[in-house]
Amino acid sequence: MTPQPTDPDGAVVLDGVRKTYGRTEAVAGVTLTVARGEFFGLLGPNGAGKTTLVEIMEGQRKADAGSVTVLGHHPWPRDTALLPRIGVQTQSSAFFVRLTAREHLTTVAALYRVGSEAAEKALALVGLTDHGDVRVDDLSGGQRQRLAIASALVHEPELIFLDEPTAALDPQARRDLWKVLRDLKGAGRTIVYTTHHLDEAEALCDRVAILVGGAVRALDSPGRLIAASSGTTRLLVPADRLTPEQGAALPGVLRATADGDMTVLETEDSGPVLAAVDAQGGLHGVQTRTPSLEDVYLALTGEASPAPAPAES
Ligand SMILES: Nc1ncnc2c1ncn2[C@@H]1O[C@H](COP(=O)(O)OP(=O)(O)OP(=O)(O)O)[C@@H](O)[C@H]1O
Repeated sequence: MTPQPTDPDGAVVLDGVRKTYGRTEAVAGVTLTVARGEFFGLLGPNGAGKTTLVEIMEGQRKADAGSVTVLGHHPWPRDTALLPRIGVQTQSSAFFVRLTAREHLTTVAALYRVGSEAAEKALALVGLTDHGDVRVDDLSGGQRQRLAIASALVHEPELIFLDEPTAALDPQARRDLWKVLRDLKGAGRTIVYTTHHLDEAEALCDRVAILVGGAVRALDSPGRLIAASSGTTRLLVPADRLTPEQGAALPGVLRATADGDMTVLETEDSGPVLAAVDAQGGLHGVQTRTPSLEDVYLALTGEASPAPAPAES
């Protein structure tokens, strides 16, 4: 795809960034800009280069080639002026495990030279106030995940890197975190978000970059990516009312298949197909599935999105 023009005022500006490990080209010439205040998603299958790219942005890794600017600074070699302005949550966040959640956050706050009230605020933000006196060791996986996010936010950074922050959360905790993330965006923070949950990227991100083999395969808002895709609408009709053979014969149906006790009709123009289904046996129990970011992702990556980690709270 055509590289996006770089905006020197962006929160993150990458131009021709490359990184190779031995013979593996993990990042193969990435040019993109994350605007200030933007909620930016990084998507892609396992091994696509997301983590490497984020590590380069965070200043944990040196790019082999290209230029990297974060909040107007070059993150490599480590720039101590930049560190208090960014927040990093990773999949394997380090904790002071013998401390309570509150003590842990107060310690992290002190490292950033902010007061304990900041720790209390971060605890509340991720819904852990009631668990503040529980030792980190005794928190559930989901609670530790939230503590990792609080640790990344405690010093109120301008730019926040979140790596699959909802991976171990149950559906309610996940939705609660969406609200926290939307509030952060509302407060003007920039968020770089890596996720395998495509529904989440669709709901939260202003724009997403889909990485495949270390290169940006698509970059736009979820809505525009979906609109530009050749995605078809799927109509699910109870099979006892319409067989795949009958469905395939309806005008406007591109493909008709069986899926359990439903017949799935694919179409680019659902109106006439719905009318025909209605005429055959009514619309009761008929479901419509419009194209989603997941369909765009699957078409671009040619594979199923990895199954999210099992939820625990
Ligand atoms: N430290 C390393 N040494 C050697 N190879 C590495 C290293 N880190 C990553 N790689 C390789 O680089 C490629 C990109 O890996 P990376 O972890 O950046 O991808 P990813 O998109 O984050 O994957 P995942 O979704 O599984 O986290 C992969 O082929 C991976 O095996």
